[in-house]
Amino acid sequence: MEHTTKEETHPTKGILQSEELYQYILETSVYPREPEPLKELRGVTSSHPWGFMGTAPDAGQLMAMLLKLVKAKKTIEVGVFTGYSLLLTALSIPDDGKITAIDVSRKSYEIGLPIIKKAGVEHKIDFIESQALPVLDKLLEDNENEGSFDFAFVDADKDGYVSYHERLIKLVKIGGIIAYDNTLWFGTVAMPEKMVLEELKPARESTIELNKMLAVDSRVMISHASIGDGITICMRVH
Ligand SMILES: C[S@@+](CC[C@H](N)C(=O)[O-])C[C@H]1O[C@@H](n2cnc3c(N)ncnc32)[C@H](O)[C@@H]1O
Ligand SMILES: O=c1cc(-c2ccc(O)cc2)oc2c(O)c(O)ccc12
Repeated sequence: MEHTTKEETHPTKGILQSEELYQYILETSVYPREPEPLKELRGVTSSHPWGFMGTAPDAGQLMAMLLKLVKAKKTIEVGVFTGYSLLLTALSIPDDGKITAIDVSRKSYEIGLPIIKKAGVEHKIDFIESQALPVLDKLLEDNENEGSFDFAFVDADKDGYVSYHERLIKLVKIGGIIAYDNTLWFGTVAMPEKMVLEELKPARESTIELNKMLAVDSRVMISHASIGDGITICMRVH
């Protein structure tokens, strides 16, 4: 029998660690209510070599609820990939809503784009193929953009999150939401460093720094939810 040490065991997807419980949530409460276009997009993403990067459908369900609660109309997404969270956002905002969606790679976005078009929501999306930081800085050059966004979702390079936060806190309105994905990073944020797979260590460090910063940022109210791979929901209060 092949022996693996704890260090070699890759954490399960979803922080619950019990695969059965995670599957129960998905099969009982998430999949039956998941819109068909999202099911289709999740399906095409699953055959992508990096398909595991797609936003977890349980996290997506929470995001859709938040978008409705704040009546989001103008949003930002950093980290599109094949478009699961982008499509769920587009399905959750009104017909005249707008999403500024940023990713360094249009190639993966083009995998989900036919499904987004078929769902009739492409007109809501302004996709920008770029590093996120210069786009956020450019948005801030226009004073009209300050405090004008209702919602932002960040699911990209984990070492960029702190820098994105310093821009997004100015772009999002008082009462608006900034949600950060993967803020438990496969549970590694709570593991001793020596127990963590080498390839997970850099993002673990960045995520620990992000979590420390958000915990003391008085400009936001936060909820660190153990849904998916951890999602931290920030509401701007100052
Ligand atoms: C985890 S995936 C996003 C998943 C997506 N939210 C979904 O629902 O499937 C991360 C994405 O961030 C993008 N990315 C990485 N670094 C970036 C950067 N500096 N600026 C913009 N996008 C970046 C990658 O190209 C990748 O598509
Ligand atoms: O395994 C990953 C990797 C990423 C990732 C790595 C490097 C980047 O520049 C961006 C993203 O993101 C992930 C993710 O968001 C997720 O939900 C699961 C796994 C990964």
